[in-house]
Amino acid sequence: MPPGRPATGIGEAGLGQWLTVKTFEELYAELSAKAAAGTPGSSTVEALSRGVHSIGKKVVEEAAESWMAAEHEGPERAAEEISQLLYHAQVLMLALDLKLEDVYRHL
Ligand SMILES: N=c1c2ncn([C@@H]3O[C@H](COP(=O)(O)OP(=O)(O)OP(=O)(O)O)[C@@H](O)[C@H]3O)c2ncn1[C@@H]1O[C@H](COP(=O)(O)O)[C@@H](O)[C@H]1O
Repeated sequence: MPPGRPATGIGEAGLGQWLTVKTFEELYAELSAKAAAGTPGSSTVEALSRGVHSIGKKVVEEAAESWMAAEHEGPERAAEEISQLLYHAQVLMLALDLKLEDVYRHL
């Protein structure tokens, strides 16, 4: 078995293999580091350079795609779209210099 934690949730059995999963906090740490370093080739760095308006449009787009997938394409496709929604939400947070705690305290 390869290293890493086993995946959980939808589709795991169908994949027939172990996957490494990334938590929300781990993704935020990765994106923060790339944003701070201006890592070349990073889609996050590129998205940040386009600004809040552009990032906001991606959030809305992925929210709509999540909704459509949930209604018409099933849970696995919805999970994919929701993961993109979470990613773009984190990019928006970075654009505003919001930390995880700034959001969590409203939950
Ligand atoms: N999870 C994501 C992620 N989700 C979406 N995206 C970006 O968002 C784009 C998808 O938007 P598009 O509209 O082009 O995609 P789409 O054609 O609408 O796809 P669908 O929504 O229709 O499925 C991708 O090309 C990526 O640039 C992501 N980019 C990065 N990540 C994560 O962020 C980490 C850092 O990424 P980099 O900054 O690129 O190194 C990666 O390790 C990943 O874990």
